[in-house]
Amino acid sequence: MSPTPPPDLQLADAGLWRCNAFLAGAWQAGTGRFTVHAPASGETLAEVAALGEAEAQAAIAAAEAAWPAWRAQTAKARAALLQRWFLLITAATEDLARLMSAEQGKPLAEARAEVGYGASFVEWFAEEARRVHGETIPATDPSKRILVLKQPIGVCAAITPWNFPLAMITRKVAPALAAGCPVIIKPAEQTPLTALALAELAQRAGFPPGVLNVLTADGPGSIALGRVLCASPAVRHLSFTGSTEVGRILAAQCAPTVKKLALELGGNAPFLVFDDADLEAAVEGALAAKYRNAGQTCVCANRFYVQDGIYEAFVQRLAEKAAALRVGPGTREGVQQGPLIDAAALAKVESHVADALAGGARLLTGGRRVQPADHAGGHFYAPTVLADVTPAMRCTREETFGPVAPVLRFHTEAEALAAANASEFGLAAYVYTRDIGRVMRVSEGLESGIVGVNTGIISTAEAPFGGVKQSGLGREGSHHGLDEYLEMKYVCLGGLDG
Ligand SMILES: NC(=O)c1ccc[n+]([C@@H]2O[C@H](COP(=O)([O-])OP(=O)(O)OC[C@H]3O[C@@H](n4cnc5c(N)ncnc54)[C@H](O)[C@@H]3O)[C@@H](O)[C@H]2O)c1
Ligand SMILES: O=C[C@H](O)CS(=O)(=O)O
Repeated sequence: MSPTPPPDLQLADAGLWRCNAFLAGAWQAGTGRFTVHAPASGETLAEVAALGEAEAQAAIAAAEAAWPAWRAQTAKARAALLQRWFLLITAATEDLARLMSAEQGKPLAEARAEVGYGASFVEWFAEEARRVHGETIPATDPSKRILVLKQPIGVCAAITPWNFPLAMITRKVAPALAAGCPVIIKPAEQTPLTALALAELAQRAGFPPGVLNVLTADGPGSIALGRVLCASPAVRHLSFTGSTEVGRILAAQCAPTVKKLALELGGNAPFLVFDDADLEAAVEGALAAKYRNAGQTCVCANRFYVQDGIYEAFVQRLAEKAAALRVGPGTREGVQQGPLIDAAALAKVESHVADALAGGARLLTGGRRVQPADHAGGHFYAPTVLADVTPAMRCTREETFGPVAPVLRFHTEAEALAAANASEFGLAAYVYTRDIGRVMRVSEGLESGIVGVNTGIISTAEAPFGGVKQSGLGREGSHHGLDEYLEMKYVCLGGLDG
């Protein structure tokens, strides 16, 4: 048990240090504990409650019991609670950022930005809560009227990843609560502390018991909890963010109860740079799209395609900028790239670089582990740029999920588009060109759910976020994100002809 936060975490509000799970409005110790490690050192950060199937069933029962009163709340009342939660999250930015940086590794500046990004979904859906409108449709029978109602779908489960420990939770929970649904969250075993701090703030905001629940467990325990959530007919919606491999497993587990699914899965984003692009802007966009969170984001540029005329200038400039990024523990001020999440992630990155070099790629910078000065332990890897990369290399076919920029060369627009689309994934894509005709042709031709044009930063609560092909189903954010948690009911009013 970890009753008090580590002093070096410097939490201003020790009440945000929670290591028990949260269900039915109470903090529960569970049947055992699991260890959370700090990626920056590999050392133990906390011992957190490990819950089992019985607690998962209890959380489902609590959510079911809470649903009637929660759905009966007015939209304005739900919106007010979400707004209060938004304000509490925002006020706790520094503490939440410190928790996140400690358990996930990202630099404090990125962690603070994620708190703002994650809170923006709570703010956005506090506003959207009051705009769930039905329809009336002109009937062809004068004795009838057609009404369309939108109603909350019911108990929702959310299974979330470690790379954005706060935003991937609020991006699901805020619309579900806004729609009138109770939620059961199962955060990643690597990053439960941020999720539990969010639950503490939700309790302070005044959400009724059972409306928001957080189940924690280690890896094997997560699989068991997932099975219970997928198998329960009381759970009507499953929202999952994580790898495509696990998304397939969960979708199969949900099939027997025909759950509505929202799947935000893996990516392999292409980043296209044409000869007419603004070179400096393209390099800045590449840095943002590649090295944010040490390359551990689903929308990270995973492979770069640069046209002949600008190729060498681009790779040299990108390598110069990447080499200048400051690598170190996330809590050290000024650090721009933190560690990878664990040793397995580090090994995967190393294997992709080794495979590329063995295939003839040219290393321009990085390509090795690094140990920050005056710092022991951790899973640090240098920001890396590889030139002369070919489609045969693993780093172009698989999601590296690390700070490695493989750069391929292309001759024509058609060739670039074909290469970009040659993937089973289709989440994000990026294109740099100043030719408006090419912007439209390429944006329309790319097989992805999101296209960044002359920008490397695309994610915002107002826009629909999601992928095509094997990058997922559904959209999060925007008004569309609310529809995921609503059922449409057609009411046929007859006998109205007097
Ligand atoms: N599309 C998006 O918005 C998005 C966002 C973040 C991460 N991702 C993807 O997630 C992957 C990396 O994140 P990750 O390593 O946490 O993913 P992961 O799929 O290993 O785990 C995600 C979550 O699923 C749980 N989980 C794993 N196996 C499970 C099972 N069999 N049953 C029930 N739950 C299970 C984990 O405990 C965790 O909470 C990458 O592929 C990345 O692209 C996608
Ligand atoms: O990793 C996946 C996240 O969705 C990335 S973002 O913060 O939404 O861009």
